[in-house]
This record gives sequence, C-alpha cells and structure tokens, in this order.
Amino acid sequence: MASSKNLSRFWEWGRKIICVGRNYAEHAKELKNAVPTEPVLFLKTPSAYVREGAPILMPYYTNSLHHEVELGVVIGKGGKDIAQSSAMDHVEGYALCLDMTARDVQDQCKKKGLPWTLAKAFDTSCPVSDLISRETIKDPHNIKIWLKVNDVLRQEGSTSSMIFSIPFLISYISRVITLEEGDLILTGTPKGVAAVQEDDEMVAGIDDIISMRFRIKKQL
Ligand SMILES: O=C(O)/C=C/C(=O)CC(=O)C(=O)O
Ligand SMILES: [Mg+2]
Repeated sequence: MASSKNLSRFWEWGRKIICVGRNYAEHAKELKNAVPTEPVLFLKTPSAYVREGAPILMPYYTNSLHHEVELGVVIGKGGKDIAQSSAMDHVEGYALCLDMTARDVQDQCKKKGLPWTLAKAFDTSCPVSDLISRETIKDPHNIKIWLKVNDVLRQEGSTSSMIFSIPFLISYISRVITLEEGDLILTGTPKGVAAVQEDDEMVAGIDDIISMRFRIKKQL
C-alpha cells in the first residue's frame, strides 16, 4: 500500500532525482526524436519535489509547460556497479511522478546544445505521490500510468512499452552515479505530452492503485 511515512523519510533527505528520457518509442517519435539505443539521463534538483496539496509553479520564462506522467522507482539500498540480476534487491518501492517540462525552453536548449536544467529541474517540476510498496506492484513492467487534465484523458500507457527495463536502468545508472537510499529514478513518459495552463487541474494515477491531484499556478 501507499505509505507517506516511508516517503517522508526520503523526502527529508532530499536525495537525487535521476530521470530517464525517451524510454517509450511512441513518445520519442511524437517529439521527432530517434528511438535511443542507450538510456538518455538527466537530473532534477531536490527542490523539484512537490507533494499533493502544494501547487506546481509554472516558471516565469516558459509559455509551454508540459506534463509527463512517469513511474518512479525509489531506491531502498544504495550501491555502485549494481548487476542487473540483483538490481531489484535495491528497490524500496515505487512512486507516481510527473516530469514537468518547459518544452519551449527545452527546444531552445536542444538547438543551442545547452543542458536541460532550466527546462526540467526548476522548483516543483517533480510532483511525487506517496511511496508504493514493492509488494503492491507485483510486475512494474506491466502497469498502466495515466494522466487527465481538467477531467480529459491526455496520457495513458503501459510500462510494458518501456525500451529499457528497471533492472537495466538501475545497473546502467549505478555504473555512472552511486545510488543511495532514497534516490528516485523517473523511468520516462509514454506518449501524449501536452501543455497545461494556469489553474488547470491534473489528476494522475497508476491503474487503480494510486492517484494524485495537482493544480498549476504561475510563479510570482
Ligand atoms: O528530446 C526531447 O525533445 C524531449 C525529451 C524528454 O523530455 C525526455 C523525457 O523526459 C521523457 O521521455 O520522459
Ligand atoms: Mg520525462
């Protein structure tokens, strides 16, 4: 079951948020990107975390804030150079996450060959649900993640379509970045990303296991 007690532990620690991009072929194609042959990684800041009850703040410098619903993997046991075969032993549980993205800024960064920090890592760019135990999600590669904006379904995809599996991602990431207890890995978004406006309400969920609700506000 979801557990806010466990999540507050990792919340307080403000561990790393490691994001995987273009992990669903249909999403890579909708943004006219090639389907990757290796994971695309980027980071969010600890201050990107936001929890239900607080608003998502649209940065002043974007006119195109996109939603991306994603399955998050919460690391329970740290490690370096983790083998795929033992990678799941490092998983504490899961969380439903949003990778809020200033798409116009990201497009500019891509054109200029600049990093995606302004587009992806701003405060409140990572809404996170309660922790979901490993036992609750028996097969993380066969669940449906979905997102509605103002009651209209925008995204719905199965994690069975992920290009790189969770054990592969944990192993791949841990060769480059030491994983620590409380770290969060966002596993990429399925197709259907689109813009939200001030005062829009987003509701996202994993099957009927968990859902969360966030409203968009402009940064003052
Ligand atoms: O390359 C792009 O245009 C966009 C890539 C992303 O935003 C990647 C993700 O964050 C994702 O696929 O979830
Ligand atoms: Mg994403």
